[in-house]
Amino acid sequence: MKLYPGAVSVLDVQATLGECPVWSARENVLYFADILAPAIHRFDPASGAHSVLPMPEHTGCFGLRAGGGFVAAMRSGVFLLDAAGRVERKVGDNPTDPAQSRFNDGRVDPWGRFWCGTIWQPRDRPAGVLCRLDPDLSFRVVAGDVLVSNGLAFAPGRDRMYHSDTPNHVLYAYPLDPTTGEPGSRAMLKRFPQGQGRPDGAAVDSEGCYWSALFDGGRVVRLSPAGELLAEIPLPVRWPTMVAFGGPDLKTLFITSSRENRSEAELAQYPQSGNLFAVTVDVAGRVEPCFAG
Ligand SMILES: O=C(O)[C@H](O)[C@@H](O)[C@H](O)[C@H](O)CS(=O)(=O)O
Repeated sequence: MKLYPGAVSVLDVQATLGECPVWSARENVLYFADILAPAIHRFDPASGAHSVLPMPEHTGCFGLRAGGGFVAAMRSGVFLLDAAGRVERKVGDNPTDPAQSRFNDGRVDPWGRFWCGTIWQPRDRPAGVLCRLDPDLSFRVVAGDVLVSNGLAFAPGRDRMYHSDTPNHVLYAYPLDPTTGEPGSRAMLKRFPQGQGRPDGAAVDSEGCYWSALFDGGRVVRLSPAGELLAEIPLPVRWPTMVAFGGPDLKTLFITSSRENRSEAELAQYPQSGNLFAVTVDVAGRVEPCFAG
């Protein structure tokens, strides 16, 4: 098992719930959300420039649009935003009760479609769902039966979709039709042991391996397509939330983190909670697709 050097803080942003890092190859900058601020941040690692786009609702995840701007999954639904983060229009409603759920993790797939999943906040039943917005702006529920929809990522061969349910400590894999991108039935790929962190946001690298932020585990792990542990990246915080490959060679792994619901004692022990971290790795990621709608 390979141990990478520890990731270091590159932006002392202290986000409440940093999430959804997305590298813009077009602009050579990283966008990421602070779900609860709510806001989308823009960070240029080359210059250190940092700006914030306020959002109208809790913003779980977003994708970049091919023509510029964002598609963003918030609490009440999914919205198209312009490049300044201003709402252009709503294109889908949260299919579960927005008073008890919000959108959480998501991303654009190789077919240019935007997937976004919900977190069922009462946590009394697996009422979280996974939805998909197609370029024609049709919006549907594709899967469900999770508490916290997380860890969405797609294999380079366009033949597999990964999806995790964080509080249940499980990572699923769905077979995909490589032509249409339609998913088959999910199968359990990995159950993470209790007390060692649970699978939050993720990304798949150019070799097809799955990098998972282990929430409450203080590290990121690299898994083979079969779910075997290949490498680890230690972190100076316990609550990483998601990873993204970026930089000119896509070998910088950016990692967002959370300080949500942490006690004063926990924040004193992990004062960099909520910051953006980065580490150089020896395998390239892949360019994040843009939403085609
Ligand atoms: O960061 C996220 O994806 C969620 O919004 C977080 O709240 C986190 O994943 C979640 O809190 C993990 S768990 O439900 O506590 O297991």
